Amino acid sequence: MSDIPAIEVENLVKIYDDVTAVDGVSLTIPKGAIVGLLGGNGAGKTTTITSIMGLLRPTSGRTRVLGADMMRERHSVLHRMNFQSPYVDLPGRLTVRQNLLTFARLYGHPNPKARAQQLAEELELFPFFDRKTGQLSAGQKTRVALAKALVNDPEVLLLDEPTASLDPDTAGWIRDRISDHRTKKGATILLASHNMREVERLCDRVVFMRRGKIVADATPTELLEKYGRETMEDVFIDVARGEAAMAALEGAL
Ligand SMILES: Nc1ncnc2c1ncn2[C@@H]1O[C@H](COP(=O)(O)OP(=O)(O)OP(=O)(O)O)[C@@H](O)[C@H]1O
Repeated sequence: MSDIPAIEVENLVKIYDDVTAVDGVSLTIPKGAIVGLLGGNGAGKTTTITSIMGLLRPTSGRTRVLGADMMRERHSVLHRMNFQSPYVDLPGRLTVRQNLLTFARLYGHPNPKARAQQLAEELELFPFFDRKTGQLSAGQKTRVALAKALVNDPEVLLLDEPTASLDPDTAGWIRDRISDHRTKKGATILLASHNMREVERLCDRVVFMRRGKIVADATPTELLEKYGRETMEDVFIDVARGEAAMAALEGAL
């Protein structure tokens, strides 16, 4: 059973009215990998991640997590996975403590109170533990969202821009927590990011999306070599320029 991939995406297509957000994406992520999903605005990253979570019905294709089809059998694996997304707010009227207790109970933790305390300690949430989550700053909310994502010690963790709105020091510290989670748990992590340093630092593999398709899938070192660049930031710009060139070409046809 151990050779079942953590995440499988098979020919995923998602069409919204006149927008093809994801256009035939296939991806296999083995257990224990940290993979970065990159791409410019509107490339299809969030749609891909939301489909992997089973929260969005694809137009065609399928997604599997730990072998379970996320449209038909997601309930069999939800307790083994978790996610964080800036698009999904935690209940704002609950305090941080109440939110973590609620999610620990929802995930069936044997001792929700102890788990909430432990997460507050690990993610340094005590300065705002008894404040209403809706009243926190964007950066504080991001930390709470990550704590919620770790509440069930997930084997598969999906992160959509995990360090958005964090100051550089806190962002670095959060990256260490993500990396620790992989080391301790052997967890598989897929993260969408615009932060190239984050990707270089954390990811074993980088998947670039452009206009709903995967245009590159390699290790950071391989990508730097392929594009003849010294930083992932430059590689990203090369890929983005490819998009601009393609749009110009289509406009001219
Ligand atoms: N609910 C929706 N209805 C209609 N179009 C949508 C919807 N959600 C996303 N789209 C469109 O699908 C495309 C892909 O969006 P998506 O959010 O997946 O991109 P992204 O790569 O995550 O972008 P960003 O980096 O800006 O967050 C975009 O053109 C977007 O406008």
